[in-house]
Amino acid sequence: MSTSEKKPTILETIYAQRAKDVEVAKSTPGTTPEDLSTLLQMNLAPPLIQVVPRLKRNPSTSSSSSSPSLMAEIKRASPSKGPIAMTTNVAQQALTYALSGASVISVLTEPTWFKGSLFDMRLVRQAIDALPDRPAVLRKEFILDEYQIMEARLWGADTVLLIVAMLSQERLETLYHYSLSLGMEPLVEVNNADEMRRALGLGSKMIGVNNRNLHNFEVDMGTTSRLVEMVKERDLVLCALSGIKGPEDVRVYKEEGVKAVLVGEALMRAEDTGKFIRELLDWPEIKTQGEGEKNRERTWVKVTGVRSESEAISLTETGTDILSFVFDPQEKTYVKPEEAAPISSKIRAARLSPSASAAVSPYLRSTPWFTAQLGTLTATYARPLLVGVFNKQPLAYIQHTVAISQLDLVQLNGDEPSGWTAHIPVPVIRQFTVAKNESPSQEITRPGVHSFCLLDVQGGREAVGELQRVVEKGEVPGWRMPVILRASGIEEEALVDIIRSLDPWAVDLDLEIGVLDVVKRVKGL
Ligand SMILES: O=P(O)(O)OC[C@@H](O)[C@@H](O)c1c[nH]c2ccccc12
Repeated sequence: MSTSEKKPTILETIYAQRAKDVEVAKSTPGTTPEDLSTLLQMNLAPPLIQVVPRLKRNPSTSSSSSSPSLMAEIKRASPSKGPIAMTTNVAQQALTYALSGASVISVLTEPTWFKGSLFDMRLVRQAIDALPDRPAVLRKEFILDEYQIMEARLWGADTVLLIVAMLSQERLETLYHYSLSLGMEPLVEVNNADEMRRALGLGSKMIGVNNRNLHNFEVDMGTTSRLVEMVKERDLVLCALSGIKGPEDVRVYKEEGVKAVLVGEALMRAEDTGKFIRELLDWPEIKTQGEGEKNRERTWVKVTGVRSESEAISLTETGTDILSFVFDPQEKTYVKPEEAAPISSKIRAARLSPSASAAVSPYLRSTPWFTAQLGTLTATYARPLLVGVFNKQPLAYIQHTVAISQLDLVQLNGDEPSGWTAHIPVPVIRQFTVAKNESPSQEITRPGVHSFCLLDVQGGREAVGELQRVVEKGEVPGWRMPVILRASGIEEEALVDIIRSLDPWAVDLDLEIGVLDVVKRVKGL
């Protein structure tokens, strides 16, 4: 930094404060540089995604006139504007950005002027972690020391910002390469042609032109436009940063070939964030499954307790979508893996076309966890799915059975540890039992662990209502969570009633006399 006699610029002031902050953190027991490097060596940092490929995908990239990608920023306050959105919940805001199609979520972690923190960034990461094709997380910070890059990686960033204007070329190069060594391609920020040359000299793959001069905070939207020529024909993503307020701004950049825009304040102030983003970038509407309500596919039927080939075939012909084998010796419909195997291969080979083919979301990439699990699963099959039901059997037995009986899914009915799902090679359905006057577990809606939930309602209609509330609470607005409702013991008319009011993805019936009629009735609804 320059040490002129003049009054320091805003950037110089922030730099000086951040340098002090870093020294404090470094000398705090538990967060010394040695501690952080030990944590990294232990591989305790969460998994990374590569920001550049992610930045090349957005909801319009499959169309012929693709629009820029979005780096959406979490920004509570700023030195030039003061408070911007002090009460916004950053996790919710991040999820909204992600579901609206953002490729990167930028989080300001500077506490004094921007009112941000590493905790904010961690929450952002947690909020979007289980999304298929989640956005990358950018630590928006005044980075002057490798220490801050270690912090970024440990707290869940996929990339960091490097501001050319506040770094000597030597420091810039060191920090750039250090970030690469941790697997993160940094966003290198420039504000004029000279800084652009320095960024290009690094071999940067992602350069942001800041329209705001960080020394005096003046915004000139032409800054990006003037530098576009310098990167033509180069294999890098050019992003326009700051001052972007509306579609007109983006349209100009799009025509000039700018591939991404970073927007903070305008997004934090938007009333309907999703709509604002769509209009800003001229993106197509992202369809949600809930919206297709009127012409939704029929309720799926799962039948549990299959023991013979003939049962399996007649169920399939009647339109059953999921066949379950029970591998719990305590149950009267228990089958051995060797007995299930030939039934399974018959069903697989027959490729009988089931009557239901699922509603597959056209926007799997942007959907939350459970909806996406459903889309992935139902896109794959043209025959009933084969499920193995377990209740407290050992993990090794489950794994063995999946292989022997060629299962598509595993259902866990006992209190097996949720960590087992990572060791079971097929998607897991987790059964939750809900009794009368009991509040259902919040775990039902936890994304990233089980792929589907089966709700066993033993408390009759009242418990169904209770359940409905929990599921709805866990749902992201606009998205429906696919639920399998265990409806055994519920008489047919009540079942039809429940299907109409709750509209579950599937119902689970026991294989007993008359089941074929119930299957027909449900499929005909
Ligand atoms: O809120 P705006 O005008 O959309 O700007 C966002 C972003 O560009 C800005 O936050 C920013 C760009 N470079 C920075 C460096 C440090 C802190 C903040 C920034």
